[in-house]
Amino acid sequence: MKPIRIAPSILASDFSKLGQEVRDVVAAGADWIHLDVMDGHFVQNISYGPDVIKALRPHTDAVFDCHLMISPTDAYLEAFAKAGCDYITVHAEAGPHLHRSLQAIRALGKKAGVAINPATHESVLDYILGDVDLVLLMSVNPGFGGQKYIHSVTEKAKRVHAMIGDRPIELEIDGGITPETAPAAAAAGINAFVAGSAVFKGGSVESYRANISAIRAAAEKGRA
Ligand SMILES: O=C(CO)[C@@H](O)[C@H](O)COP(=O)(O)O
Repeated sequence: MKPIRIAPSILASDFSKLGQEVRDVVAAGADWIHLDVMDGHFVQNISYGPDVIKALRPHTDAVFDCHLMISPTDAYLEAFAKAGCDYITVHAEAGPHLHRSLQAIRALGKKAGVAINPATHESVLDYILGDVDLVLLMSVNPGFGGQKYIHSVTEKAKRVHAMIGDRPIELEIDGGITPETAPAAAAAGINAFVAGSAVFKGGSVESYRANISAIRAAAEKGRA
């Protein structure tokens, strides 16, 4: 079984002290830092880009798990690789040439991820599972934090988990993850859990520690 990874999305952190937030959440037990990049075109929100990620890189050695909600993607991949991202995930829906984007990420020496929206069928993964290191299942429609978990994605997670089989691919879920929703996702085969509001609520390193522990314990319980 793959290790459980808790990946706080800094979209829900205090942007006025991003470096400190990253250090605090890692000190509180985060495995990865999830970086939500939004362009105001693929999604109806604008977050931050490679320069912000580059500025955060010296703050931690934790894995940078970058989720690009941008379209098109290819012209920007090198900038995110140079900024220090470890995983670079593109949306299957972002186009125009998913397979080419995934190959470009690996050619940059980075781990390649593919994300699919709640309404996208998992068959889009059929021809690219050999080209990815991570599959990200969106359990909300992308663009905003603080939305409710879409329960139909749990069944999709079971099917994608079976498709992945014993390949070394991380199966990640993103959106509405809390101690209440994590167990069913873990039981369905998810091993990486992105959480924004459920981690950053409370606003202190102590609360981040308690929040991360609660999500991890819930995921472990779901697996048992
Ligand atoms: O990618 C996204 C939203 O597009 C997510 O990463 C959310 O930012 C997660 O936030 P919560 O649902 O955990 O608050």
